[in-house]
This record gives sequence, structure tokens and C-alpha cells, in this order.
Amino acid sequence: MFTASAFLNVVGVILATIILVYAFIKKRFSYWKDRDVPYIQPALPHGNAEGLLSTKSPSECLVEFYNTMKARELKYAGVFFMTTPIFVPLDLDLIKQIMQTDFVHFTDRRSFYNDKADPLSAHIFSLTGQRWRNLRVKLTPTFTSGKMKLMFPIIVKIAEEFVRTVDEESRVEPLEVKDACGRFLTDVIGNCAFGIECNSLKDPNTEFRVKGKRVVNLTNFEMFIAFLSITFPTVMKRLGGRVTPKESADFYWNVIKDTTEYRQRNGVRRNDALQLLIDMMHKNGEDGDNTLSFSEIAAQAFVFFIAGFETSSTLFSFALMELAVNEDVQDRLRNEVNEVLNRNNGEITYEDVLGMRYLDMVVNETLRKYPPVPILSRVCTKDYKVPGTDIILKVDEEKFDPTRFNDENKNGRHQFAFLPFGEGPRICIGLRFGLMQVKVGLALLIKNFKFKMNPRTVLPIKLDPKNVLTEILEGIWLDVERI
Ligand code: HEM
Repeated sequence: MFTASAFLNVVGVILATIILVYAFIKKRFSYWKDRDVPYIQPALPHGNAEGLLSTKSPSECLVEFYNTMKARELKYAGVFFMTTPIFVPLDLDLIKQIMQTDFVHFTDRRSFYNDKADPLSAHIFSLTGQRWRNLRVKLTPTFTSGKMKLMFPIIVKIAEEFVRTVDEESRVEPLEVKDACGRFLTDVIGNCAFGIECNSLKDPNTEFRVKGKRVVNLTNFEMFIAFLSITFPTVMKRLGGRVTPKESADFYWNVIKDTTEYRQRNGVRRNDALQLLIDMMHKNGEDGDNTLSFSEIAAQAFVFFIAGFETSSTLFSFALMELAVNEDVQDRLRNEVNEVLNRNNGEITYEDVLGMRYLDMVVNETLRKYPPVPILSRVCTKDYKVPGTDIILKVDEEKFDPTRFNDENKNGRHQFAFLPFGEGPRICIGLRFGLMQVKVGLALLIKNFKFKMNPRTVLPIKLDPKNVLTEILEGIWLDVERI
């Protein structure tokens, strides 16, 4: 029987819980005030992240913070993601100090991995401390210019197939570039990271591509779990939390396992990242000081694929969109490509791509205006005068102007004002590869086609609020004219 005193007890517990939660949140929200750090007033329940991942993408949220802080002429400010306090430096020298000079205080980024329940999540992007450092040393040789040169012919071969695919498909309807670039880059990375012909240019629904897209397009429930995992990593690890959708994780695990076993059984070697990883694997598959276990190499091959195709395809699609809008830039780029390629009877070489100065300016201007990774995060891992950091990339004027990256402007700018690949010891390990695959593809497309905006594209471009990377929500449709 539910007595009056039992009822009063229940009400009392509920009231006490509400008061405790309220007191906790109030205390958390005074975090920056207590430390004399200027801050943006938070509100319940999102802190300063209202609309994040529902109506606003991370980069749109950050631009709002940035504008508010800049208007107050702040060098740094505190914000709250839910109830988590985040320190945001705006001063470029302070950014340099945190990312490079004082890196030992900030070796980790906010991330989650779970070796047991989700072994593919234990990759170099999310690992922390000494485990990250050991891997970074081992993996850095994967992306030297010597290795890039070995992979270059694969990129060119797939870029030529891309030109043929664009030619065929744009005869039927305008080209949707987000999907087209995604297929090109899936094939490049699949080939260079796993040594596998993914064939997504021929078949857009190949399993490799579908399962890859699934990893970055999480359901609302998966987003919620990922959020809990990053916020409460210890508890979520114990509860078996995971951030990689199971069906995609199983697919990539099996692909890497089958390919590795096939190569070991048949003595097959290839010039790709997987080969370099296999070479680092201990003969017995056990961990040693200088060797990697199968689980470790699988996680690294997986992150190369995921980190490599999504970011580069955002860069490639936005570059084509801006070229379609800015015909003068498109013509100037085509002149450069033709001039360089004509010297080599139309053949494209590794040195040619590196030498195309205007192509480099166009790519950098696209990275400035649409940074594929809008948040650079570091966790304070050793006492420092500030407790943590999130860095905002500068997205200022809307005009697409590659001359911002001519030598004069580039040299006159603070080195830390433009960070599309991050900086310091944790800078993007695939920087060279990411740039190379997009530049080869862009040069060959611009040589063969003229691009114009098709009215089917909804302008201004809307970003996907549910994607932590900068991602286009709908398509970018371009008319393609053969040259
Ligand atoms: C346009 C293409 C790309 C962009 C804009 C990009 C951007 C970034 C950024 C901003 C970071 C964080 C750096 C920091 O915290 O300071 C990062 C890290 C990383 N990127 Fe990239 N990336 C691209 C392509 C690639 C490619 C092609 C690969 C691999 C094949 C790759 C693999 C990685 C890895 C493994 C990390 C983690 C490095 C570490 O923590 O040690 N990225 N990338």
C-alpha cells in the first residue's frame, strides 16, 4: 500500500535530485567566471551549443562563437559544450604555443576508443599519450614523398577513369559532384590503403562505399552514444560503448583480414599503405616493442580510409563548385594545367602537380573557405595555465580569392592563421596524400571540362548539421561542357 509517508519520501528524493542537478549545473556554468576567463553566457541544456548537430553544423556554431568573441576583441574565451567547459584561444601566438611549443601539455584530443568492443576505433586519431606517440613514429614513414611517388601512378590511373566517368554521366544529366568526387576518392583510398579495386566509379553502390558512408552518417541514437562515450569515456568503455557502426566495422575488419592473409599466404607485395602496416606486424601476431598486432594494423588501415575519403571529397566538391561560380579562376587554372601538361605531351607527373602554383592557391583557398575538419581539439594533459582547448579556424570573407595564397600574401601571414590540416606533432599524417589525390583529380577534370553551376543546386549551400565534418547537406549539381 502506498502510504502518505512513502509518497512524501518519493517527492523528497525527486526534489533533492532536482536541487542537486541544479546546483551541479550552476557550479559548472560558473567555471570560467571563477577563473576570470571571459566567456559566452551559457543556457540550459546545451550550454553554448544550441542547435549543434540538429539545425547547425559544428563549423556554423564555431563561426558564431568566433564572431561574438572577435566583436569583443578577446584573445581567448570560455564556452560550454553542454556542461563541459572549453577554452577557445583566438590569439595566433597563443594557438601556436598550445599546438606546437607547449605540445607536451596537450598531447591528446577529445576522442573515444575501445580496444575490446570496437577494436577499429583504437586508431592513431583517437589514441592518447604514449600509445599515440609510439604509433605516430611508426606510421610517419607511410607518407614520405618517396612513398607518395610510388602511389602516384595509382592515383593518376583512377583520375583518368574519373574523367571518363564524368564524361559519360554528365551526358545524361548535370553532374552531382559530391557523389562523383566521393566515388573517385573511395577508389583511390581503397586502392592505396587496402590494395583493393573498389570500383565505386563504375558502381556507385559498391559495398566498400556504402559501408564507408555509414561510418560517418551516424543515426541519432549512435550520435547520442558517441557523445556519451566522448564525455564519459571510462564509464562507456566499461559498458562496451562503441563509435563505429557494427556492420561497417565487421565489413572492414574482414576485408583487411582477408587481404592480409592472402598476401602473407601467397607472398604478394604491393606499393600501398596496407603493405607498410603488414611489414610492421609481428610474425606471431603478438605485440612487441617495435611491432604492431593485427588489430592495430586493421585500425590504422581503417582510419586512413575514413579520414582520407571524406575530407578530400569535401575539398574536391567545394573546389569544383567555386570554379563553376568563378569562371575567371576556372580559366586561369585551366591555362596553368594545359601549359604544364603540354610540356610533357599531356602526361601528368608527380613533380608537375607539386609545381602547379595556381592549383595550389585554388586548393588552399577552398580549404580556407570550407575547412573539412572545422574543429581542432586538444585536451590539457599536463598542468598549464589554461585547462583545455578548442581551436576555431578563421573563416572570414566570403569571396573566393586564390590570390590570398600567392607567395606575397602567404609569407605575410602568421603561420598559425590557416590550419586546415592542424599543426604541431599531431598535424594530419595524410596531408601530402590528401592534397595529391585532389590536385591530380582537379587538374585532369579542369583540363577536359568546363564547369557551370546548374540551377538544380540550392544556393547558398546548406551544411549537414548532423555531421561533425564540414559536409554538404544536398547535392552540388554542375553542367559539364567538354573541351
Ligand atoms: C583534404 C584532406 C584532409 C584534410 C583537410 C585533413 C585534415 C586533418 C586535420 C585538421 C587533422 C587534425 C590535426 C590536428 O589536430 O592538429 C587531421 C588528422 C589526421 N588525418 Fe587528415 N586530413 C585530410 C586527409 C587525410 C588523409 C588522406 C589521411 C590518410 C590517408 C588522413 C589521416 C589523418 C590521421 C591519421 C590524422 C590523425 C593524426 C594524429 O593524431 O597523429 N588525413 N587531418
